[in-house]
Amino acid sequence: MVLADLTAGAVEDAERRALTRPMAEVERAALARPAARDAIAALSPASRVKIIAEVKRASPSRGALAEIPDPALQASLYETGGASAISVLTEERRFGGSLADLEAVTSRVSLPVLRKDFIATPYQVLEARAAGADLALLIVAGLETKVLRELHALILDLGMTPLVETHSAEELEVALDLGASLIGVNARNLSTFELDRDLFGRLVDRIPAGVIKVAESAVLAPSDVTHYRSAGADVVLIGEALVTGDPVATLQSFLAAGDFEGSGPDESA
Ligand SMILES: O=C(O)c1ccccc1NCC(=O)[C@H](O)[C@H](O)COP(=O)(O)O
Repeated sequence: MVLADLTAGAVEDAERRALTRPMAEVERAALARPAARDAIAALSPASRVKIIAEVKRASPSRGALAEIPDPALQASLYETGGASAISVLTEERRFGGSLADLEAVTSRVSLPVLRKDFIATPYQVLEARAAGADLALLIVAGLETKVLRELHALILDLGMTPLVETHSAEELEVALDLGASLIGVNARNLSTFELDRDLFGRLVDRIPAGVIKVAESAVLAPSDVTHYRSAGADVVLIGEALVTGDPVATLQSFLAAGDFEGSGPDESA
């Protein structure tokens, strides 16, 4: 299974890093950081759609996407274009990312920054905070519930925000049981890589008011943002389209596409 392989590789890489940078040292660095930026405030439902813009060099499904020699510059262009948060893919083997990318981005932008990786250990969470991340991704499909709970609690203890990613009604139940405040529905099947832009719309009614709803993946055109926003997305997470096109112009066109009459949060929900 692709997700299991990606997670095993990410954990192995973290274990290698831990040989030269032990857990206690990373924890000290994490605790010495200034407080995390408030991602819930930045992403809370508003009269316009919000975008998490991703720094993504490559992916298992699409291969090489963009070189991105200066990830901090890419992120600052996202900030200029109107993004509400930045996602940095730090997985090394298939996405070509790194913790150095994350650190470069967090020190350049003032927006909340997500560590997007296959996080399965406390060490990886501490690394994220030590690099200045404000959010960390937890993928329900990749984690046993006990581990998910522990990591979710640790992320909150560190003052960060967990983005809990789901792909089905069952996974959504797990995320809601955790008390997650920020829940993503990823259109990309992580085993087959098939994209299902309607998955978000089929699941969204199960997410209660008060939880921020994030539609992840498969936005290639402004109409895809309109589609997610019409279905009830508060936030859309976008990678490929932003790294392969002009980041500022693309973001602006996507934000405009999500800004239509009646697109605001449903007060009756
Ligand atoms: O992007 C992939 O191929 C992929 C494969 C396996 C696990 C995760 C993968 N991507 C991570 C993401 O969730 C996306 O980078 C993110 O949602 C943005 O998607 P997109 O806008 O479609 O690039």
